Amino acid sequence: MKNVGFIGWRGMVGSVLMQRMIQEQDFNGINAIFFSTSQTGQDAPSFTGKTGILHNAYDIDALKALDIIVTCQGGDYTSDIYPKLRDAGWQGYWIDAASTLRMKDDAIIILDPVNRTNIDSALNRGIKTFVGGNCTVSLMLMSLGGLFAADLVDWVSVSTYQAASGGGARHMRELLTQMGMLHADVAKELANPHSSILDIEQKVTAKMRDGSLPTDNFGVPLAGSLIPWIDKQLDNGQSREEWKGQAETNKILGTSSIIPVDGLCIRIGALRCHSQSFTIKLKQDIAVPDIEQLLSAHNDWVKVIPNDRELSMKELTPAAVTGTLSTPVGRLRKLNMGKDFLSAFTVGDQLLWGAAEPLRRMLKILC
Ligand SMILES: NC(=O)C1=CN([C@@H]2O[C@H](COP(=O)(O)OP(=O)(O)OC[C@H]3O[C@@H](n4cnc5c(N)ncnc54)[C@H](OP(=O)(O)O)[C@@H]3O)[C@@H](O)[C@H]2O)C=CC1
Ligand SMILES: N[C@@H](CC(=O)OP(=O)(O)O)C(=O)O
Repeated sequence: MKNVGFIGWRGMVGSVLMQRMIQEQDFNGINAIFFSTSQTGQDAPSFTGKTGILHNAYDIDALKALDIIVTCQGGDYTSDIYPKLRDAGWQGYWIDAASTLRMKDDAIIILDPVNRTNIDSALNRGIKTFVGGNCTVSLMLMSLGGLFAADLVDWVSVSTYQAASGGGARHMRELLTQMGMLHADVAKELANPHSSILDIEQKVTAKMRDGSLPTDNFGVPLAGSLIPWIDKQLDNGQSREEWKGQAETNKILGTSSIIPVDGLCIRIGALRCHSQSFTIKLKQDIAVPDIEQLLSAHNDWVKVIPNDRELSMKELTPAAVTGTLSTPVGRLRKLNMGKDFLSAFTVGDQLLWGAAEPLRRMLKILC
């Protein structure tokens, strides 16, 4: 049995990974060893059925004894520990949720339903570093993978609708607190069906602007609003999240010539599902039923939702998809711009296929 070290297992992404590994009974096939950056010596989690203590996540000698390290601890930890471990001669497999190593030449971005061939060939070449992709990129490729696999995509323009969870647990709490405070401010008026809705709206807007909502994490109110910027500002005017769209998509697909992917990334008040609205320039005019066929045949998790009002409202929303591995795609229709312009709308759980699931499956490939 391989010795597998887990770092970041009790964080938000790590907890989702643990839940999935328990569901799939993945712990049966490995010797799991748990680490912490802050709780060394305390009891390790009991869900593996074994007892033990938490080891020090900064102890290079302890880490060097592992065959595989799975980390959801974040980029600072990776930047600190990964070079030290490799410099110390560690030859094990590093599986990571953080973006730090994604674009390195000797690292593969893992999304096996889309790039299993690339993963296998990397393993054969002796590559030992495997990194989960950016959530919007992974979720796009899970939903639209059939079009890319058929080499039908000329370029992609996207607007995202990204959930609070992408920022982390504290962001989710802040959003919900903001929502609660806005509601509390007008609860009395809302209970009275005869009250003026414009008075209610004015009170809510005033509350949003008076500086009393907690904004330590998002920087501005998100409840009742949106934020048209995610991640750092780059010199070319893109956000870093927008930059990842093209860079990571092409790396995952291993394209020989770059498929342009660009658009705007927007934070909205959803909890843990990212949605994306696409304009796709196809390389040829292909009928929508054929497109639907290609998309649904691509993997076991994509589900084509017919371009129907009721079905879109019921099945193509964060409310419907959260907590599931389903990556539905719908609103498929040809746009007025021409027969090779396709619209699409996708939804996916940002913590499952967007973060934890590709790591879990990579570990299964190795063990
Ligand atoms: N959030 C996301 O959507 C995505 C995140 N990622 C990557 O994963 C990394 C981790 O993200 P995320 O899981 O959101 O981070 P969290 O903040 O939830 O967890 C990170 C670490 O914080 C420590 N921690 C301190 N207090 C607590 C507490 N009360 N409960 C749980 N953990 C606590 C834990 O480390 P310890 O036990 O050592 O104290 C934990 O592993 C990110 O930095 C990013 O690189 C990747 C894709 C998506
Ligand atoms: N940036 C994403 C979440 C994330 O962690 O992305 P990355 O793994 O590329 O840093 C979001 O905020 O929704």
